[in-house]
Amino acid sequence: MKVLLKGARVLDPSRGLDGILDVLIDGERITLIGEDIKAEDAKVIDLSGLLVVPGLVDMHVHLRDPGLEYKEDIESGAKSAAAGGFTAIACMPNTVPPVDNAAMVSYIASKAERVGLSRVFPIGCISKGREGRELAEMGEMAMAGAVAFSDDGNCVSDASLMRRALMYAGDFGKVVIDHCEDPTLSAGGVMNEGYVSTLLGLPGIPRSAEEVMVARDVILAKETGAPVHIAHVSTKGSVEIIRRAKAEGIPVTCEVAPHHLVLTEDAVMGYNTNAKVNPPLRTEEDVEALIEGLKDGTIDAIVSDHAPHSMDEKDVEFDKAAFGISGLETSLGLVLTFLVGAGKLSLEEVVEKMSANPARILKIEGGALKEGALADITVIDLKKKWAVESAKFFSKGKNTPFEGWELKGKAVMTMVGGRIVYSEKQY
Ligand SMILES: NC(=O)N[C@@H](CC(=O)O)C(=O)O
Repeated sequence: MKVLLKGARVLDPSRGLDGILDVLIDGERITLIGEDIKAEDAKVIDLSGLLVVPGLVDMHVHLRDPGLEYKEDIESGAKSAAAGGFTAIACMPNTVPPVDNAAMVSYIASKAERVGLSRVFPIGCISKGREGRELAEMGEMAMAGAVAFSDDGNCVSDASLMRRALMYAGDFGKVVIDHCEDPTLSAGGVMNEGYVSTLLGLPGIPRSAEEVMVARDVILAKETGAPVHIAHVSTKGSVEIIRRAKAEGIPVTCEVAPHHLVLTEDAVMGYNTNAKVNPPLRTEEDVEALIEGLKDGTIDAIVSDHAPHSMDEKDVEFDKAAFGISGLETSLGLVLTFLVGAGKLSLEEVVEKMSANPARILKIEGGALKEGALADITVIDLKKKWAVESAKFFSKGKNTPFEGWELKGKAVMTMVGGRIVYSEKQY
C-alpha cells in the first residue's frame, strides 16, 4: 500500500530539510521525499498548509498498566499519545507490580503491539520492586526489549547501587534515567519550598533535594563513563550542574516537562491539586533558566511526564493529593504556544527536542524524515486554535492545570509505520 503526502511543509532539522515537499510511503517506510512526486498507484493525502515533522517521541510517560488501569491502561495511553502527536513513547515502570523483570517488559511490549497505535517502549526498573535495595535483572529486561532503566517516582538514594546500575546498564548499551530527589531533603514536602508554600502553610520541597542528586549522578557518570539521563529537571541549579558536566564531556543528558516551562509555584495558589506535581513547579527564575538550558543545548529533550490519576486522587486536601499531570494531549500545544509562539524557541529546536534527541538517547529508530526511514510522521496545524478540555482527552487522566487554556498549534494527524493512528479529518 503506497501513500503520498502532498504539499505540506516538510521539516526535519536533523538533516536541515525544510520546504514544501511530497513524501511517498510504501508499506511502513518512506521511499521518496521530493518536489511534486507522481505515483499513480498511491493513495494521495493533501496536506497543504500543514507541517510534517518526524514522529514525536515522548521518553517519559506513565501508562499505569498493569495494576492501576483505573488511571490509564496501555490502550487509553497509546490513544492519548497518538492524539498528542506522539508516534513513540517510553513508559515508566512504576506500575503495580513494578516492571522489574523480563516477563513484564514483554507483557507491555506485546499488549502495545496488539493495540497498534503509538509505539510503546518499556523502561525497566533499576532496582527489584523499585525498592532501591537490590539491582533488578537488567540484562534479561534489556533482552526482552527494555530501552532504559529507571526507578522513576523514586530516586535511587543508595549511591553505590546507582553506581552499579550505571555500569551494568552501560554494558548493555542502555541509559539509566534518574528521578533526582534526595528523600531526606524532600520528606513530607508537597510543593516548592518558598514564598507560596509559606503563604499556604504547606511543607516545601527545596531545590537542593533535586540538585544534590543531579550532582551525585554527574559524578558517578564521570567515574563510570556510563550515560545517565536526568528526568524532569526543574531548577536553575540543576541546569547549571548539567551544563558544566556537559562542558567537561561527562555523558549526561536531561529532559524538561512543559509544565515546568509555562507554570510557576503560583499555580498552586488556592490549593490547586492539579498543579501538584513532582518535582514541584518552581519560580520564574527557574523557568527562565530551563528555557535557557533548552536554547543552549544543556536540556536535550522535552517530555510530558504524563502522570494520569483518577479524580478521587486529586479531589482531596492538597497534602493528600497524588503528584502528577496528565500531559500527553497538551504537551505539543503548550510548547508551540508558549515557547515557539512567544519566540523563545524555534520550531526546529522543538522538533529536535521532541523527536530526534529522545530517539537518540533511547537508541530507538526514529527522529528523521528520509528515504528508508520508518514512516513515523506527525502532521501539525500551526495555526489551529483550540482550548484544553480534559473531558475530551483520550487519556483516562483528566488531571490538568491547563483546563480551558487557549492554545495555538496542534497535531492533526499521526502516522506510525505508514498507518494513520490518529486523524482529525477522514482521508
Ligand atoms: N511526576 C509526578 O508527579 N508523578 C509521577 C511519579 C513521580 O515522578 O513522582 C507519577 O507516576 O504519578
